[in-house]
Amino acid sequence: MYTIAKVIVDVPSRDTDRPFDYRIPPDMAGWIEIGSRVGVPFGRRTLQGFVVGLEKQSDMDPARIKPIQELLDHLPPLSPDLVELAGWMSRKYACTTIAALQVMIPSALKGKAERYVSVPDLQPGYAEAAAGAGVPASGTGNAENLFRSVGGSMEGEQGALFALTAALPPEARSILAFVRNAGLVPLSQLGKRYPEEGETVKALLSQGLLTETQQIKDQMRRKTVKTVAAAVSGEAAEAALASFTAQARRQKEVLEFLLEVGIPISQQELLSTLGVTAGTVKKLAEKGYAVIEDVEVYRDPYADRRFKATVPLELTDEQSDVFDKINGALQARVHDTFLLHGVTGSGKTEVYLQTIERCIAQDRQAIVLVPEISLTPQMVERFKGRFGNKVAILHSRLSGGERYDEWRKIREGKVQVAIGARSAVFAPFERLGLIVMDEEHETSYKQEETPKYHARDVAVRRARQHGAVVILGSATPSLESYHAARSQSDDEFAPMLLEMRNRPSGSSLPKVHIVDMREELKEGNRSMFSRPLHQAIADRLERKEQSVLFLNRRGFSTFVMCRSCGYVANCPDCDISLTYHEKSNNLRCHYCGHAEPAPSICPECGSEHIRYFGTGTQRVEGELAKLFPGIRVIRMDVDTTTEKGSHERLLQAFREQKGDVLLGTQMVAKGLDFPNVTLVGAIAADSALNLPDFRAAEKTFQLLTQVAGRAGRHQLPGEVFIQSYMPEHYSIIHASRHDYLSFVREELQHRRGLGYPPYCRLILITLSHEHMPVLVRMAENFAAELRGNAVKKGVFGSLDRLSAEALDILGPIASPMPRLKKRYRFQCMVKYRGDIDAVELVRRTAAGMLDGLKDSLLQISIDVDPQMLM
Ligand SMILES: Nc1ncnc2c1ncn2[C@@H]1O[C@H](COP(=O)(O)OP(=O)(O)OP(=O)(O)O)[C@@H](O)[C@H]1O
Ligand SMILES: [Zn+2]
Ligand SMILES: [Zn+2]
Repeated sequence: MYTIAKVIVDVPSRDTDRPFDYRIPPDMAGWIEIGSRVGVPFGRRTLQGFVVGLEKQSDMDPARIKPIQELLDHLPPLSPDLVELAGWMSRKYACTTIAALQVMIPSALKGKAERYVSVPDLQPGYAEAAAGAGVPASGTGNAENLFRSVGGSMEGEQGALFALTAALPPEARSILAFVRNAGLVPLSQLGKRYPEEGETVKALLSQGLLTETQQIKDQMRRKTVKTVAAAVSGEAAEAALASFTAQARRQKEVLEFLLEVGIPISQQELLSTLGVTAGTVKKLAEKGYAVIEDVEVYRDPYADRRFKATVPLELTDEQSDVFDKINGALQARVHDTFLLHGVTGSGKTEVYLQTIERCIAQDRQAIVLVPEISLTPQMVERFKGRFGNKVAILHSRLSGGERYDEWRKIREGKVQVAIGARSAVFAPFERLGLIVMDEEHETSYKQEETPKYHARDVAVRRARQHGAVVILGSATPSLESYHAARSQSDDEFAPMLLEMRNRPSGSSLPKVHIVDMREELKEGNRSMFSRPLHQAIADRLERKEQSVLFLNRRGFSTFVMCRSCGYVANCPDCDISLTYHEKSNNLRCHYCGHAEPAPSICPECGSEHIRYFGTGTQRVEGELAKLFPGIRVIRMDVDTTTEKGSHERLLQAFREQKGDVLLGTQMVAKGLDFPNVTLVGAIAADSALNLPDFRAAEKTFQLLTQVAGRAGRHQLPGEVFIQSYMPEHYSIIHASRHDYLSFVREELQHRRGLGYPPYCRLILITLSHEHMPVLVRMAENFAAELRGNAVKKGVFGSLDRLSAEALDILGPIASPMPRLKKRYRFQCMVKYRGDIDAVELVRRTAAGMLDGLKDSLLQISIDVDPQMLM
């Protein structure tokens, strides 16, 4: 029998990042498991924690081990394999274990201690003491009665208490009486009832007249509905029906109805169907003819949607080959990873669907990961259409309650398929057979906040735990995955490459034209539309076909500038320009949320020539309206899609051909499949190429390939225009030819030359502090310390030597975002290759530095395999 639980508590700090021992109270024995969520006393607080181990005994002094205070769920929210995964994440990404555990559960279960107050227990002998004191009940009036009612006593200390209580102001006495009556009152509720009396409550607590206890409370309640059912049947029912008087006609009606329905129905439905009141139903229940029950329900965001059932398509030869290979591994129940490189529209999704079907047939479960912006209704429909209510959707746009309910369907084994963005990789299935990651190259699979994990690595790790298969699918695989598949050098991650080069529809990839915008300018065209693209849009309008216009958001900013003096509005706390928001007419900082009204005159020189450079898409929209009067434009960008469901509404409108043009940022590039779209225009295809990011060319190539893939996917042939000021750039040329392999060859050469992934791995360390001089000194120290430690381990050496193992440390230099939220930022970059545990080296060095400093103002953030270098 286990008597000790090892618990990781919810404090995200290095000092508490280890399991603490707690005693398992006898009544919880048998219920506490690895993965259980518990409330435990920690110092003076009660904290939520997770059980990560069970022991028969502890090395600690038994007297010092506190008991677990509460067990928060019957079914532990985490399974042992997820707990183990959290340990792995903590090592791999240098984060705390609690951070890794927290990211696995829905926010609804991020319980916080709620503070409750009560009146201390009656002292034994209180009644005698009160009687012995000979004070008549009415003797000293109200004060004393009140005192009794709150449970005081008359002797010694208790007598002093009495005096204290009697002397209390009326509000305090009223509070005591209220709490005494209620028993246990949440402090927040007391605050609402006595909004002015915060100080009084504090005084009562410090005098010991009120005591405080803490319990963990979830952020979310389960949803229940009242249901009604007949409680009688057969002859008893006949007798009951006969017994109603004329006045009870309505009750009789209800019972007749319930008997007819035969199963519990929601009370609300009952009331509205029969037009009766809740009182009627209640009376019926009181007579024992009906039962009213609260039944738990799942909030289903797709409840009122009907999905057209679909059947598996007959696979093309190419699809079959791919499917057979994957299915082979699935049937063998061994872990294997496949990289499915299939051109846009080659039918990758159909392969996923049929593989999932096999997985379900094995009585195993499947996770499908898609980038957040691809999680469109169209996508959901394809999966719900095939698998119906076997599917749970984990969507960030769901409400907290909906998300929690979808998650519970997974945890309780009520569904076999979970679809969602990045964090769905933690879907708590216990018999996982398959993880599909669509658009595996997407950077959104990397979480930018702590824990800074990459869902691809987590997926592979989880699949290995379960002997499950991973499919990484993309038309433009990341260089990391492609390189790993080709070289097969890494035994941790060496996916098998599978390829699909054709579209099942037989339609060919669209013809792509590159337009040299420098030529346009030379010819006097200052518009953002080249003449060929202008003509192409006009043609589509004429033919009543649709167009998609794409603007790369990266590299486009929307700022405020004075044309007289060059003043640019900057965030006071971050060294970056503020963004203009048309809707609210204010300026906002994208990093810290600072907002201020947009100025009408320049704060610097007073000039009125202050101009707002609205979002790129707003400008394009304005120009379209000028060039093509009456054109119907559906704009999709951050400004038009903030509202819940707006993204879906816009796409639906476009599908119903309520727009001639779908204009947008990255959002229009992904996964959309509209038969009537025959033109795609990339307005400034190269806008991101000059960003200080070694992946700039890769991202540009991927995006252009994706957008180009939106045209001509069905009967109508498609055409694509790519406008660029750098038309000779290899990422643009290869994208225009749909030539992934040539792009990869050229890009890998560059990466090898510059010493970037996939030829090495990176760790980005950002140090931040409010004071620049202090930060500079600390950053220098950190880099020196890190180099010293690397030399000690014998791993320090330049990567240029192309040896199998090497580690190099760059920096410190000011971060590309040199100041954020009032903090200056410096960074170091570790580049390494081979079997070096560089993460541990960095983590130790950072911990050592923070420990030695006692200057809590320094923050060190560690980003392993960073995607954003800014
Ligand atoms: N075997 C098949 N027979 C007929 N049609 C098919 C078949 N497989 C897929 N399709 C159809 O081809 C179209 C493209 O398929 P799908 O969307 O699965 O491609 P994809 O590779 O996932 O595309 P993308 O990467 O561009 O999102 C869809 O309309 C799909 O219904
Ligand atoms: Zn800011
Ligand atoms: Zn000015």
